[in-house]
Amino acid sequence: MGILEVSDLRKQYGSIPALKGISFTVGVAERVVVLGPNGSGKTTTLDILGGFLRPTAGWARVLGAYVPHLPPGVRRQMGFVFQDKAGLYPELTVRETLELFGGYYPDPLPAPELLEKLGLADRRDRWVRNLSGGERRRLELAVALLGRPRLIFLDEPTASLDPEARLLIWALIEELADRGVTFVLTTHNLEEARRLGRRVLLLRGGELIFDGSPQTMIAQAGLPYQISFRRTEATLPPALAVRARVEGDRVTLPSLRPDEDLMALRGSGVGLEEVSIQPPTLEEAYLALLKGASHEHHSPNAVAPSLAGQ
Ligand SMILES: Nc1ncnc2c1ncn2[C@@H]1O[C@H](COP(=O)(O)OP(=O)(O)OP(=O)(O)O)[C@@H](O)[C@H]1O
Repeated sequence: MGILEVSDLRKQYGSIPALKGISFTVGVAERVVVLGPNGSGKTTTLDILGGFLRPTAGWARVLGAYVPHLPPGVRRQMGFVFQDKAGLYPELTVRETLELFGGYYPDPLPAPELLEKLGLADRRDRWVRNLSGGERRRLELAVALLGRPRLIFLDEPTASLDPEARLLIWALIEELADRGVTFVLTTHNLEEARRLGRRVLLLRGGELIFDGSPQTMIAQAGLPYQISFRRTEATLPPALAVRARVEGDRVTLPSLRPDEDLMALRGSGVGLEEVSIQPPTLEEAYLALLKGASHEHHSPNAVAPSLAGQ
């Protein structure tokens, strides 16, 4: 049984279909990143899974319980970092906030430890209303972690954070995941997705258009690698020259089969120096899949060759 089970989930806001029937299962300790453009249904999905929103059709189970009626025993095992839903009290201090929310759990994490980890130790006596946006976000994460959750939902947890705070949150999420905590995170930051995600759910217009690892997503987009090198002598074989971009002695060659193309180059007697092979990025794959530009006739192996020894 998955820690999360979602079957043909649909949500209609009046005439707007926000989710058009998505299905997936998440197992324990999975690291799931939900991607998709504005309005694709990410927050709606998380809101339903958190028990905050009733689906129009389909069903979802979280830790074995059907949404939206999650019993307190299940809720206590979940943590949330949701946009504008933290329910923080502006007139409490940071420390008082953790004491208040900590009281809901049988064995809350010690507040000083959490504050230290989130870089909020020197803000402990500050009122919530006087925190900066980024500090508030970190306090929301502290509250989400207080009850030692098994499952955490994070809706754009690092949006509006400065780079230092973002790195701190990434390290914290990785540490939690290493300890076996399952997370489902939405983001528009593809670097965040690549760093934290082992599985990507890609939504477009309320439909799940990709479910798999970031590597598979890159492979499925069917985008070329970029072979680049400095040419020292001889001309390129004509079959490759038509694809190549040449600037002086620097050559860039887009290639779906870099192993084969490199072999052809070496076999042709072209002098190659400073050879590098850049795979397509997750961001490029994301954009290509959203445009519907996937080349599904290429098997992933055809575009993800072993680059060992390059
Ligand atoms: N309460 C609501 N009433 C009506 N329409 C809504 C409501 N909430 C969301 N929608 C619509 O449902 C669709 C999905 O919205 P959702 O917030 O889930 O998208 P999202 O992928 O999280 O977007 P973003 O990246 O901008 O946060 C959008 O078209 C949005 O306008």
